[in-house]
Amino acid sequence: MNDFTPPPNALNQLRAQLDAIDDQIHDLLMRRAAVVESVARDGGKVGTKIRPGREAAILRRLLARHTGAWPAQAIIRIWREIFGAALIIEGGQTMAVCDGDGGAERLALAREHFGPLTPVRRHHNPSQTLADLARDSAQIAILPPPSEDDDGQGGWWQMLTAKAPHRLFIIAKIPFWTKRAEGLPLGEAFVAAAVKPDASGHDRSLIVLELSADTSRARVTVLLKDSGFAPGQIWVKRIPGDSAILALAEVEGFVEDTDPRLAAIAGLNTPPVVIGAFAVPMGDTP
Ligand SMILES: O=C(O)C(=O)C[C@]1(C(=O)O)C=C[C@@H](O)C=C1
Repeated sequence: MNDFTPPPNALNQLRAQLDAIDDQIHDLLMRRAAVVESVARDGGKVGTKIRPGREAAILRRLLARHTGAWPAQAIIRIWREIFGAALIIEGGQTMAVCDGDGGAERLALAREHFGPLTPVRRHHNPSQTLADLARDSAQIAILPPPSEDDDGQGGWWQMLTAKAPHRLFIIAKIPFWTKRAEGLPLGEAFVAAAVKPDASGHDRSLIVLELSADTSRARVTVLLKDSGFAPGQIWVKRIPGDSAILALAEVEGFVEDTDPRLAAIAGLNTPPVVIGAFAVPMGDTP
């Protein structure tokens, strides 16, 4: 005796439809892979291949046309895997994760975003993590949010103002999908690389300013507004033994080195340095 009951006819027919759709999805993935091979061969990219702005623009475009029962978050999951596979085709990338304070959560965020197929190198502090980019042992570095503490891990932003021997940039902020289902890693992280960020159409930029020591945070905001920027969060650090402060400002939009508003910022000791930009995560306000 066996208790196997053949599935009812309706179920068989529905499964046949799913098999046919799966074949079509698979055919399209294979076609997509062939185009990514052409991007790798003829796309003219050198060095670090990831383009987080382009990824964000693709995800926003797909979610804007999305309808039906398939959860939006699952669209993000599928395309995260698609981008991960594309980057494998383009030569592969390794991520260096700064796993000091809050490191477990940061590693989980990085795995969620870049996928379990991306190899990981772990480091205790931001300078070791960024050193991996300079020697190309990793192509992306996952850093904690910026901070003003001297002993914390969030002071890395000062290291990104160096122009030589390798200019490093912030190119992304994760998670890109900020609505967190229960059990998903919390917190946020910034992604650095030895490649300039690419604009996604809805971005924020990070600018480092050096000002005299008596400049207040409120004054930094005013100086930025007066030169045409829309500033958000601002982090301030005193430079030890110096009569100056460094301020990291988040501003709306994608700011390039040639942006005329940079030259219009009054009261600076040295020219401002744009240390990167990132696609505004989905679910952030507004
Ligand atoms: O457009 C590119 O530059 C690609 O490499 C293609 C692609 C994609 O699969 O769409 C893959 C990786 C990049 O991070 C962005 C986009």
